[in-house]
Amino acid sequence: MNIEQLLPIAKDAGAAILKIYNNPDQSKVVDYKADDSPLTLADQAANEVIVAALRKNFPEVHIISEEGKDIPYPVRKDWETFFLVDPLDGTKEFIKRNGQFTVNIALIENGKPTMGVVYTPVTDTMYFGDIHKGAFKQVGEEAVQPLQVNHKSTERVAVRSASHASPEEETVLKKYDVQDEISVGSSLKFCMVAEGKADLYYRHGPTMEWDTAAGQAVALAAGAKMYVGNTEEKEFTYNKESLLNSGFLVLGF
Ligand SMILES: Nc1ncnc2c1ncn2[C@@H]1O[C@H](COP(=O)(O)O)[C@@H](OP(=O)(O)O)[C@H]1O
Ligand SMILES: [Mg+2]
Repeated sequence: MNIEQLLPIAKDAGAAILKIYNNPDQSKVVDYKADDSPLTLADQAANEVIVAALRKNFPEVHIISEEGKDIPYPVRKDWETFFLVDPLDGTKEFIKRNGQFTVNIALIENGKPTMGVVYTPVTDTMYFGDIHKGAFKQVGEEAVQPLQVNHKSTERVAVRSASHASPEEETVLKKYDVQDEISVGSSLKFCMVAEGKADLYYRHGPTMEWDTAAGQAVALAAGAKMYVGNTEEKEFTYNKESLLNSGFLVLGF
């Protein structure tokens, strides 16, 4: 499998989202949780595009997606290789219409994300990484840029959730000499560490496995590390019995 094969899939899913996001008939705009809301429709449309393309191109690889997550642990526990998909991450940002939502496709091998694509449809920005080849960014049809973490040792910048930051995070930020903070929605936080715009992403609150897998792959491929909790002890892994993640620490240094 080649990371480049995943890019058009994420782009097509992004196009399906944008078609709904930019539909001038936003009559259901206040009712975003209804079954026929733009949010639900965009989520489902993106999921259908991704799952159909993955099944066609990689019929032997299992898929766990936010939209199809009810696979019992006994069935999935021995999966060595599978795709982990969040078709639309950043629900709150989609509703706020600030563009900070992403399409996420990750490949997990033996509990570790080895490839990941994070695509932002509104800005047509593709972040992608393969831990064996490195991390890259492409804006529109511009040249592909390699990404590298910053390795900063003082006056660091942290990136935090725009909607789910917790006060418990402050102590860790102090410990790592964080002097500045950026607030952004969705898995874009991992990409900001990967491209060196932020040095650290510490999250105390819960996420789901599909929220973090693709972003983690991009960050790791750019040279970052990701740990469970707030210490640099245990690597962050996938296909846990509960797909609910604990807090985590991403370091670009
Ligand atoms: N209480 C909770 N339990 C599990 N996941 C949560 C959560 N609160 C937020 N999340 C996850 O955090 C993601 C948003 O992250 P962020 O705040 O960094 O943008 C959400 O993704 P979705 O937006 O795809 O639902 C959601 O899955
Ligand atoms: Mg999500």
